[in-house]
Amino acid sequence: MKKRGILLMNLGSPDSTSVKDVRKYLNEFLMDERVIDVPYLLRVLLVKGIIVTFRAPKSAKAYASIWTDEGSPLIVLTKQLQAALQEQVEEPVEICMRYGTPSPKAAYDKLMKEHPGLEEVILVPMYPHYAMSSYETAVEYAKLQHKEGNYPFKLDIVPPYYEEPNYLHALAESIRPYLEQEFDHILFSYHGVPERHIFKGDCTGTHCLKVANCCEVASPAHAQCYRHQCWVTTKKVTEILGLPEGKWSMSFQSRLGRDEWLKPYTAKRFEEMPGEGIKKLVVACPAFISDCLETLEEIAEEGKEEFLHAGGEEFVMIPCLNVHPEWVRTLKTYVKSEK
Ligand SMILES: C=CC1=C(C)c2cc3[nH]c(cc4nc(cc5[nH]c(cc1n2)c(C)c5CCC(=O)O)C(CCC(=O)O)=C4C)c(C)c3C=C
Ligand SMILES: [Fe+2]
Ligand SMILES: [Fe+2]
Repeated sequence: MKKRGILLMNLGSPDSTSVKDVRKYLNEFLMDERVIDVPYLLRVLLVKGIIVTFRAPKSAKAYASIWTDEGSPLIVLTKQLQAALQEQVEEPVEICMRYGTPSPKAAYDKLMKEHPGLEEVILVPMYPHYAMSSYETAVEYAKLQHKEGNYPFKLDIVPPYYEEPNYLHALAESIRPYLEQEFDHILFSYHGVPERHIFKGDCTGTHCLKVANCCEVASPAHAQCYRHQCWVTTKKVTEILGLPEGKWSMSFQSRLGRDEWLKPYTAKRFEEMPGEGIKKLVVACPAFISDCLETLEEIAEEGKEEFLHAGGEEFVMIPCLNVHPEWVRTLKTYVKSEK
């Protein structure tokens, strides 16, 4: 048996809710060329000159509304997942973040120091779906720091698991209890991306957002199509849960800037749904493994307010997989499959 370690990689959060720390975090995040994909000088101008200046105070306030005594929910929940998985496996489990701390390098160094002779590290990105701005940037960063550090162990990366049966089962089981009460509709709200990112990722150049019902028509583009992968997760989970057509739908949240992003926009749907007779709404956010600013503040606080203001009556938010026992069991299957 190879001497192996496990590394859970999430997005990262600011160090605190101070505007200074949020500014630092947003600068690192948005200067990532896979997130804001414009030429460097334009990106500097846009990010440092405009977006961060205006966004940092607003984001700091939003973070303050979800921050816990232990810190950012995303970091706290990733640490809890680390502890839960560590109880189940012999291999050492560490965590790292794409932005902020701990970096992949810090995690590699810790693993090396505490477990000399390590031969392989299994990297599990906390993103079920492939997107240039999430899975791809995290994996490329982890690979870069692995190469730069000349570490003696091999890096083994878990592929996007959006349609992997154990993941789908865990997701369905995390949702099921929330469907026992009476509800009109369940909305699957995914983090959005600019449509441009979808075009860029289309290896055929002719399929994504160009062919009618593109996500449902087989194409090699789907290996890197975030929209397709979100659609597959939703379709399969609704099948497992036995949800009939019309009882569920999909939308995309967290739009930033004026570009066209994937539609329909979640915020718009919250305003429209009560007028369509949807008064009791349940919301799941499967693009996120750990609850974070985008689920706890944007959806559970702001989204709820928007929906109720538009005439909705009940708004139920389903927690992310976080440390759900079926999710921990799923992770165990990913790291146990010897190659
Ligand atoms: C162009 C901007 C952004 C793209 C594209 C984007 C894609 C993307 N993001 C996630 C997951 C998360 N994003 C989070 C926060 C967040 N996202 C953006 C911008 C883009 N994301 C910003 C500016 C922020 C920071 C907060 C804010 O000011 O709104 C988070 C939460 C982090 C936390 O600390 O809680 C997550 C998680 C995915 C999965 C994704 C593409 C699919
Ligand atoms: Fe984001
Ligand atoms: Fe597509």
